[in-house]
Amino acid sequence: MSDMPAQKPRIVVLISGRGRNLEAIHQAIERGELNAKIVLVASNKTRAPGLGYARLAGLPTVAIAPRAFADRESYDTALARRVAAARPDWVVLAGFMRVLSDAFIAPFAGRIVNIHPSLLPKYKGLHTHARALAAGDTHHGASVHLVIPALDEGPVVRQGRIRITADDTEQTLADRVLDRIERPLYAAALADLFEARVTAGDDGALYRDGNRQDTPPVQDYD
Ligand SMILES: Nc1nc2c(c(=O)[nH]1)N[C@@H](CN(C=O)c1ccc(C(=O)N[C@@H](CCC(=O)O)C(=O)O)cc1)CN2
Ligand SMILES: NCC(=O)N[C@@H]1O[C@H](COP(=O)([O-])[O-])[C@@H](O)[C@H]1O
Repeated sequence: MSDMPAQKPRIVVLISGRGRNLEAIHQAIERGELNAKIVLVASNKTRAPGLGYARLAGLPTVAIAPRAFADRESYDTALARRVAAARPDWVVLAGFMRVLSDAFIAPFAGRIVNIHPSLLPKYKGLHTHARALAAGDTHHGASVHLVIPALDEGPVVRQGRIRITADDTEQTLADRVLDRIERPLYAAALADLFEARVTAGDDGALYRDGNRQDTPPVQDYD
C-alpha cells in the first residue's frame, strides 16, 4: 500500500470578470473543503479584476486577448494549448464569458465544468436574472454542469434555488444568487466530480454513486 498522499486534482480556472467564483473555489481549497490545486488562472480579458485576486493569492495567471486572433477557432486553439501546458485534470469556468468552440472543448472533453446563473434548462445564455424577473418566476438559481459544444446544454451536476422577492432588481437577484448559491454550490459540485461521486457515462448521462442521475439534486438556499 503506497503511503504517498493522493495527488490533488490539478485545475485551471477560466475567468472574464471579477472572479468571485474563483475566489470562492480558492477559499474552499484553503479551508480544506475542496481537495484541488489551482495550477493556472486564465482570462480572455487582460484587465479582468479576478486576475488581480489570483496574483495576490500567488496563483499563476495568463491573459490571452481574442483581438490578436483572426477567429474564434484560432483563439480557442491557442487558449487550449496554453491551458494544456498546465496539465489540468479539470478546466473550471468561473464567469468565463465566451462560447467555446470544439477547438477548445475536444482536448478536455468531459473535464470542463461551468456554473450558470439559472435553473437549467431555463434561461440558457446571457441575462438570466433579467429574464427570470421578466417572466415573473417565483424562484431562480444556479446550475453546475459539464460543458459540451451546445451552449449550457451539458448534464447538470447540482442546482441551487432561492425565492425571488417582490422588490428584487436584476442586480439584487444576481448578487443574492452569487453570494447565497454559487459560492457554496460550486465547491460542492466540484467535490462531487473530483472525488468521483458523480461520473459521466458513455451515454452522456451523469451517474451519482453509480446510479443514473436523470434530474440533479436541487438545494434551497433561502
Ligand atoms: N460551447 C460552450 N461554451 C460555453 C459554455 C457551454 O456550455 N458550451 N458555457 C458558457 C458560460 N456561459 C453561460 O453560463 C456563457 C458565456 C458566454 C456567452 C456568450 O454569448 N458570449 C458571447 C460574448 C459575450 C460577451 O463578451 O459579453 C460570445 O462568446 O460571443 C453565453 C453563455 C461558457 N462557454
Ligand atoms: N454565462 C456565464 C455567467 O453568466 N456566469 C456568471 O457570471 C458571474 C461572474 O461573476 P465573477 O466574474 O465575479 O466570477 C457569476 O454570477 C456567474 O454565474
